[in-house]
Amino acid sequence: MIGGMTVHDNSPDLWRSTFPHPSAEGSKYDRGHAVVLGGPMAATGAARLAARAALRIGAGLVSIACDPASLIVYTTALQAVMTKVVRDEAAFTDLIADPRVTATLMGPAAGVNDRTRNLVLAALAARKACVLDADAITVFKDKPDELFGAIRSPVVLTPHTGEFARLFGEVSDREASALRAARTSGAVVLLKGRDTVIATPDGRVVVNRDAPPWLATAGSGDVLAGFATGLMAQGMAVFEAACAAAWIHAECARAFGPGLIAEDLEAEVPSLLRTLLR
Ligand SMILES: NC(=O)C1=CN([C@@H]2O[C@H](COP(=O)(O)OP(=O)(O)OC[C@H]3O[C@@H](n4cnc5c(N)ncnc54)[C@H](OP(=O)(O)O)[C@@H]3O)[C@@H](O)[C@H]2O)[C@@H](O)CC1
Ligand SMILES: Nc1ncnc2c1ncn2[C@@H]1O[C@H](COP(=O)(O)OP(=O)(O)O)[C@@H](O)[C@H]1O
Repeated sequence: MIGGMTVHDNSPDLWRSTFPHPSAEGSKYDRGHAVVLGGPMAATGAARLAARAALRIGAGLVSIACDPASLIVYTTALQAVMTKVVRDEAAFTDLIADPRVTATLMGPAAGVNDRTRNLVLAALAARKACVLDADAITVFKDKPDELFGAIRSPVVLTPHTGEFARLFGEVSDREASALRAARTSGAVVLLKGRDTVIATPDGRVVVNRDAPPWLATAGSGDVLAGFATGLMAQGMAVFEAACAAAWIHAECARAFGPGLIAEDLEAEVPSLLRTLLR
C-alpha cells in the first residue's frame, strides 16, 4: 500500500490466465486484426516497428493505414503487414468499421496536426480497443478535455514523462500521477520509464520495475505500443494487455542485452511466448 493505493509489482501471475492462446481450430481471423495509423513519407519507421510488434505478439492480421504518398514506402518495407490507403477521415472510419478490425493504434510518428487529431477522434468514435501513443497524445496538449470526452471505450494511453505532462501536468509521485491521469481521462494510463506504471480509472496500479537501461532507445516505445495493440486485437482486456506488453517489452530487452536497438526487441518474443503459452 502506497499513499492509500494498493500497488502490485507486474508479473505474469497477474495476467497469464487471460493471455491469448491460438486455438487449434482457429484461423487468422480468430486472432484479431489490428490497424496502425502510419506516419507520412518522411516518418514511417515508428508505425512499421509498432505494426510488426503487433503481428509478432500474435495478432492474426495487421494493417497500416497510410496516405497515398507514403504507400510505396510501407509496401516495399513490409511483407506480412498489410497496407491500406486512407485519404481522409471517412475512409479511415470505413476501414476500422469492418467487424474484423478489433484494435487500433494511433500516434507513433503520426505528426502533430489536424489530420492526426481527427483520425484519433474517428478511432475513438469506433469504440474499439485503442492505444494512443506519442503524437496522438501530444496533439491534444491544448485541449485535453476534448480527448477525455471522446474516450468511451477501452483505451490505453502510453505517454513518456514529457507526453504525460502535456495532458496531465508534471509527474510528481509516479504511481499517484498515473492513477490521477487514469481517473481524469477514463483510460488505462501506462506511464513509461525505467519503472513503468500502469493504472486504471477504477484504481488498479501495477508497476513494471527495473527495465534495463538499454531499453531507452529510439523506437522502443513504438514497439511497446505495438505489443499492447496486438494483445488487445486478440481480445485481451486492455489493462491486462498493457501489463503483459510492459512485462514482455522489458524481458525482451533483458534477453537481448546491451547494444539493443528497437528492431531487436521483436526477435526475442518467440522464446518468451514459448514460456508463456506452455
Ligand atoms: N523511428 C522513428 O520513426 C521514431 C519516431 N519517433 C517519433 O518522433 C516523434 C517525437 O517523439 P519524441 O518522444 O522523440 O519527442 P517529443 O514528443 O517531442 O517529446 C520529447 C521531449 O519531451 C520531453 N521529455 C520528458 N520526459 C521524456 C522522456 N521520458 N522521454 C522522452 N522525452 C521526454 C523532453 O523535453 P526536455 O525535458 O528535454 O525539455 C523531450 O525533448 C513522435 O512522433 C514519435 O512517435 C520516436 O518514436 C522515435 C523513433
Ligand atoms: N531509464 C530507463 N531505463 C529503462 N527503460 C527506460 C528508461 N527510460 C525509458 N525507458 C523505456 O524506453 C521506452 C522509451 O519509449 P519512448 O519514450 O516512447 O521512446 P520512442 O518514442 O523513441 O519509442 C519506454 O518503454 C520506457 O519505459
